[in-house]
Amino acid sequence: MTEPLLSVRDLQKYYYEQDTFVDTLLGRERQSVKAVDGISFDIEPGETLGLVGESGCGKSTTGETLLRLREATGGAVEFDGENVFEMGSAELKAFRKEAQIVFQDPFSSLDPRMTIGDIIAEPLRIHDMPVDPGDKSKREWRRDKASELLARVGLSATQLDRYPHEFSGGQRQRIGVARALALEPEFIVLDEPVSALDVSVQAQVLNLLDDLQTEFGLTYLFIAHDLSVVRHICDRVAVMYLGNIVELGPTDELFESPKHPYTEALLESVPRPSTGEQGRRVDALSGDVPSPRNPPSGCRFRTRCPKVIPPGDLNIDQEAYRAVMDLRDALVVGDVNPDHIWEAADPERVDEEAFIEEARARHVDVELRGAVASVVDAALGHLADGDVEQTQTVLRETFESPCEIRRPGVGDTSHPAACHLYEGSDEVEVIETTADAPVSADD
Ligand SMILES: Nc1ncnc2c1ncn2[C@@H]1O[C@H](COP(=O)(O)OP(=O)(O)OP(=O)(O)O)[C@@H](O)[C@H]1O
Repeated sequence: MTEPLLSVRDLQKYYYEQDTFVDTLLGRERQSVKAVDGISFDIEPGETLGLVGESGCGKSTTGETLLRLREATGGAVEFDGENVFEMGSAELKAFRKEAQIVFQDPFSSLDPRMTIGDIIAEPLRIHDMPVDPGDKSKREWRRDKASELLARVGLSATQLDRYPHEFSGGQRQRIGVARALALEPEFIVLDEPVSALDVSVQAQVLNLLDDLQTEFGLTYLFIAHDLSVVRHICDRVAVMYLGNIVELGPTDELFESPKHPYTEALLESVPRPSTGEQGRRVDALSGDVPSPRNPPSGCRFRTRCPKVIPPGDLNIDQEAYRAVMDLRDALVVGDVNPDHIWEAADPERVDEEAFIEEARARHVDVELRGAVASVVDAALGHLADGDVEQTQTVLRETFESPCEIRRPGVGDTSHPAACHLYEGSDEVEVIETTADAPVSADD
């Protein structure tokens, strides 16, 4: 097996909020945003690894942190066998030549006051390249290189003295790619390079990236929120959810036999042109992504997972279990207000049965039966007394899921999935955590 070009181990990036001197004076507690929380992957030379997930799951932070454009909170990144986070300034400068980034927004990533020629040549100027310009001046050499690159990305060398606003989105993205190629890098982070472009233009830019990869032997980390975009360009795909990688596998395998319920839901969300659903996002994923400020304990996807695992001794169907779990989550985040329920059920606050009925109508949207209904009603009885904590305790005693107690991590097989459904296989490494506590001790 070849050595990976890039090796990421347990990478963490937390942003800190309420962290200023004034916050300290006002006694505000520093809050961490766990944007990337312990992810690992390798990228082989010449490979394209896709990194996909919904907005805010930490994709850009991953790309920028591994390039050391942001300081990591923890973990390690090796590039060509060198530890990126321990590089001194000379090594870092050399690394910055080898590893480039193309940003999503071709409208804001190019300086509007610079000509295209200067934009493409800028990295060469910063690195004082070339060492030997031959019989040209360095400036002439760089200008020639810029026109060569412009032609290579499909634009005309005669456009060198124009400004970014004179180009379309697709053309600007080509200019961004030419700029990234100027230093002849080995590795490029492509951060949603086609998301801002029309579908027809997307295909052209993707083809260009594919051709350039073959021609220059490039290695890519391709970031996208849309699975359909990565299918044709990536060799392998890593799926990210709330700062964690939940599944990683060869592209075809991941598309044809997804393992993680989140990957399955993402795939169901991809619009299908053949069924006339083009342009429409099918909402297979219910609920919002929880905040990375206080991510759920255990598996981070459990608050939205359609396959969340009930305790072994509980006989309950998934729909009812999801409804009870949603009620429990709503209690945790303070979305259940007993006063409002009393006002609607019985302002005199006497009829507990009416309270329970109203609470169920508001917060449990399926019909519960038998023992399950009895436990939920008993818990809601405590809510009627205003005792939210006891309500939560009663529900937890019966309904606590293995998914909320322990966090599954990805193993290191060729197609691992971080899900308790695969527990017992070597695809899952279980990380012990405490229920109801933040997933990891960060601060
Ligand atoms: N400078 C910052 N300070 C605080 N929180 C931040 C900062 N930058 C990003 N975040 C938060 O970190 C999380 C991850 O953001 P990131 O931009 O990496 O996600 P993403 O998957 O790339 O999303 P998108 O596709 O929308 O760019 C989000 O919750 C975001 O709000």
